[in-house]
Amino acid sequence: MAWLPDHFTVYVAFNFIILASFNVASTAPGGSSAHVLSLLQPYDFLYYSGVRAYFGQEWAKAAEQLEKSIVTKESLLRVRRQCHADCVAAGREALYKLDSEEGSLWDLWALDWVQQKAECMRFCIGRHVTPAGQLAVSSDIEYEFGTRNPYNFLQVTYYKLEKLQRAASAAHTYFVANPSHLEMRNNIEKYRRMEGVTEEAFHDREIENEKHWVLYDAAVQYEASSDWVQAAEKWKTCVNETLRQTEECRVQCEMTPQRLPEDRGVDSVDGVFEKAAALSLSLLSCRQSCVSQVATRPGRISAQEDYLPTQLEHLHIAQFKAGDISGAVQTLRSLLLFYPSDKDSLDNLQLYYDTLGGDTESQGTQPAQEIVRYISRSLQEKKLLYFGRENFDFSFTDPDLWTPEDVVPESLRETWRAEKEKMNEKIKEGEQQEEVDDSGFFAGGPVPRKGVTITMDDEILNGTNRVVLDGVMTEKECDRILQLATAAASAGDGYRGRRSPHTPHETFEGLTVLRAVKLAQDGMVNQSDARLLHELGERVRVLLHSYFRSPSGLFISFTHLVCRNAIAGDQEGRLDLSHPVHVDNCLLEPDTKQCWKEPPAFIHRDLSAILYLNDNFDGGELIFTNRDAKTVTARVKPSCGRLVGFSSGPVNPHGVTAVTSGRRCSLALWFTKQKLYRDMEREEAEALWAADGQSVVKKDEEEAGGSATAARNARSQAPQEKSRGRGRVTGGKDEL
Ligand SMILES: O=C(O)CCC(=O)C(=O)O
Ligand SMILES: [Fe+3]
Repeated sequence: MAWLPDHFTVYVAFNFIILASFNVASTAPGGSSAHVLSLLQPYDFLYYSGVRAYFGQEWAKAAEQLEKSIVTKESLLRVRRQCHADCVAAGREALYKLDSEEGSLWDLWALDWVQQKAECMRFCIGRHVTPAGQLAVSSDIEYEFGTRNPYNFLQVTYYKLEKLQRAASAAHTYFVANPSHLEMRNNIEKYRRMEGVTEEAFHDREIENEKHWVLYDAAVQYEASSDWVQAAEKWKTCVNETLRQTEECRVQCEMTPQRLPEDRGVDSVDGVFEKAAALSLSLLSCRQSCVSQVATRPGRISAQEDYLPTQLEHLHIAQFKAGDISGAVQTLRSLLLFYPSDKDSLDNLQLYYDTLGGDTESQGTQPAQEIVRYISRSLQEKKLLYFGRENFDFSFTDPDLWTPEDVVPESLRETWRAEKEKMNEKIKEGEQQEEVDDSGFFAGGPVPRKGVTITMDDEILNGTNRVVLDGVMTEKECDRILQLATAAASAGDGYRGRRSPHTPHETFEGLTVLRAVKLAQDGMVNQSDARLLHELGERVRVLLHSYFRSPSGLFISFTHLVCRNAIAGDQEGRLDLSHPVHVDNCLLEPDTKQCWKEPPAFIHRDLSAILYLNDNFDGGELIFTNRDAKTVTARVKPSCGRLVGFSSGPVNPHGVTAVTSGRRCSLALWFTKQKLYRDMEREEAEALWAADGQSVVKKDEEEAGGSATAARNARSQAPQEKSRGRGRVTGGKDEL
């Protein structure tokens, strides 16, 4: 079988020097047909050389070296996978002998097997990778590649080289794994508007390694639209892809240089067997950690719990709803391998048994063989690892929730029980303290604008740091912004009514300040309306800064004019929300009542505000709930000029009830205490006006009495310099 790495075409497309072209496995490894043009260099070396060129502003060299580092890393993984596959057969003879009459020498045959494999791998890898390229890279480099930082450098590099399509592609690839990176978000917006950049540019270059997430999201989408046949199909492919990715990850454990734990290293007093045990435990632990690795979305820190069993659960329901009963029984049986005493699954199985006349045992309904193998292999690994943990002080964190109790040593179970109790107590305490907000805001300050009244405070809204103000806009102003939304929607260009990201029963339009300014420049909307949109952000900022007695400066971090439209004829029996309950700056987990402050949540948002524009629609109330995302604690009915403000943290889970007829428009605003996360687009809009010779301070603000001065002061504090990249070798990557 001839084998060429897929990236071969990439080399050609990017016109780079071909690093390696090889033909593995047309004979056994070591066979003479191997044709080596050149060996893979260490990719960390290439990366550093790219970064050096970047800082030296040698853009062509930077692009070449950075691309080479990415491709070389990918090639290295491929070589390892291929060598692993080629070496499976090596030592098989020794394995047979373990079972044979010469079995009394089993320990020597076992060693023979180890040696045969080692020799095969060493030879195979050595044919494709330089000795330096075989060394483990530092954890810094692992971090750089793990966070996709090479693409961060590449986007600026290609921009400087005026290769905009590639720059956009690098920006997009970086942003997928760094969704809270504001500068990159702004850059992407700019690329979208640049001539010569087509939609194809916004393709994730690392998608090959993330296919299971694409399938996962697609399956969820099909479920949401009740397309069960497609959903089942997608879940099935997702399960297979997850298994495949796990396999690939496990292979890397065998092929990467494993380090012995520090105290068991070269100089330890451990004998040969202890060292061998330590090494094999490292290998097993690495393989087990693949479960978490595969279950972690790009850009996220924590793995999704119970990733594979969750997929099986969804697949089971989708198959059932699609009428594929034997498929459903098979999946249910697979799921039961993870949780053999799960009551719901057992009840369902009984139900199938009853309705199928007892025929749940036939061939087609046995658990999938891959899952049977997956479970038994994993269980055996866990047994060995727990043994190592108990007897050799080997540290092992089990990535699974389904591990049966009897696999875990009793002593450990006791410690866990104690920890669980402590945790339960903490959760209980947490429930009582749920209302404590650590944002530093303290509701109850004055509202410095004529005509604005406090309609609902913490007490009426049943919570902490929440407020409803009325009279923030006049009817005329509401009409102008509504008109702006309508004009922008008909101007199209990405703001035409798309299906809402939250519900299939509504369409959704969004407009940012900068977009409005550009539309005004193109004569599509009124210049003065675009300016009003900009000014409203500042008006709200001043009001809430004062009412919440903010301990520090507040910066607008994002402004979004949003309209939600009920899709007529598609509202019957609707049970969903227009916007599901969420917390604005963390990922709410209603079951545990935890809120994870990590991307893709917008973790830098400190204060949220919604300024409503109309009330001529049905539904669309803003609701606040407890952390269970169910118990409603307060409701707010939108109307023109009504402003809701609340601290963005876990004290304020909220959502929007279904908009069942009409169009609901509002201006959503988020504020941050950190200058770094201020909205750069506003500054760009201001710069555009300045270039047009228009003043940014508007008469409207002056009418606002005290607030105008506050607004001006705030603006004079607003930073003008562009923020710089932070940390490690990321510094210096400018916004465009
Ligand atoms: O429109 C609303 O009332 C709330 C919207 C919201 O919570 C959000 O966009 O995060
Ligand atoms: Fe929200």
